[in-house]
Amino acid sequence: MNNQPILEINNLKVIFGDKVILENINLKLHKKEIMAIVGPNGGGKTTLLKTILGIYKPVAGEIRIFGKKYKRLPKGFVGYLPQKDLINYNFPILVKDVVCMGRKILKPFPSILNEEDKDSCYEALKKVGMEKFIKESFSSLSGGQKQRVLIARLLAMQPKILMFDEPSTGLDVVGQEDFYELINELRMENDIAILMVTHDIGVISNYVDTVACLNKSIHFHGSPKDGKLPDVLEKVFGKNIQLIVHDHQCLTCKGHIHE
Ligand SMILES: Nc1ncnc2c1ncn2[C@@H]1O[C@H](COP(=O)(O)OP(=O)(O)OP(=O)(O)O)[C@@H](O)[C@H]1O
Repeated sequence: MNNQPILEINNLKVIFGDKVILENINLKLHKKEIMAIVGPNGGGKTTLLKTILGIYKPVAGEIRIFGKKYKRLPKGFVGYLPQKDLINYNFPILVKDVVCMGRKILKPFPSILNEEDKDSCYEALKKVGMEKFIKESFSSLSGGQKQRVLIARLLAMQPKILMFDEPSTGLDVVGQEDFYELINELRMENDIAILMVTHDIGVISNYVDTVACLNKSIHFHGSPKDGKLPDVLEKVFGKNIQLIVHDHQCLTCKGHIHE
């Protein structure tokens, strides 16, 4: 991994009213890294993503990109897919127009796309294996296909970081596996880093490089294979969370975190 982090969070603190939501947050995200943020409901995961995006202002600490402080994220720097049940996305719009929406973010008003932009949109669709559906209606697609198109929309912005909030909501087990395989290919081929909030705690060790366990502060940050992680998860969630190892064999599996 390259030493210079794409994203660096130092001593971040966020409060809502008089309630401390995040404190002492220190994290580094590097090129090609896939980091999962896990933690109990209300632990501040979405707040952290939205603070990185500049939607919430921290009361202390700083966030740097490529070592530099920023007031506003550069256009397209982060491609963010918010927490939503993807099956419920039913825009009366063609797949190609969904992807073009991402590209338009990069263009000055009135956001007219030239041939090069259109080629980039096609390339983005190709990267997620959805180019055959370019003229289809978005609402006619399955949940997993819609997710791929929405990811293509982000790729059309040529982001350095892709951020997902609970990306496997609404996907079946195969769809979930496809999603993780896709993000693995994307980070390898596009030099991007991936930061995602997930409840797929049981399976993430197969797919992510690092895990940050967040419940107001960071309780663990390291490899999902680190022997300390199960104990940290048990402490933070108050129950035994089982991690599935690489061959998809579940060690004394007791089920999913959403139970
Ligand atoms: N805009 C807001 N104004 C006030 N409080 C907020 C706001 N957004 C979130 N909170 C509070 O901050 C805390 C953390 O919420 P957040 O959504 O970040 O948690 P989370 O870890 O993403 O939870 P979940 O896993 O349930 O999605 C919660 O107590 C929530 O009620």
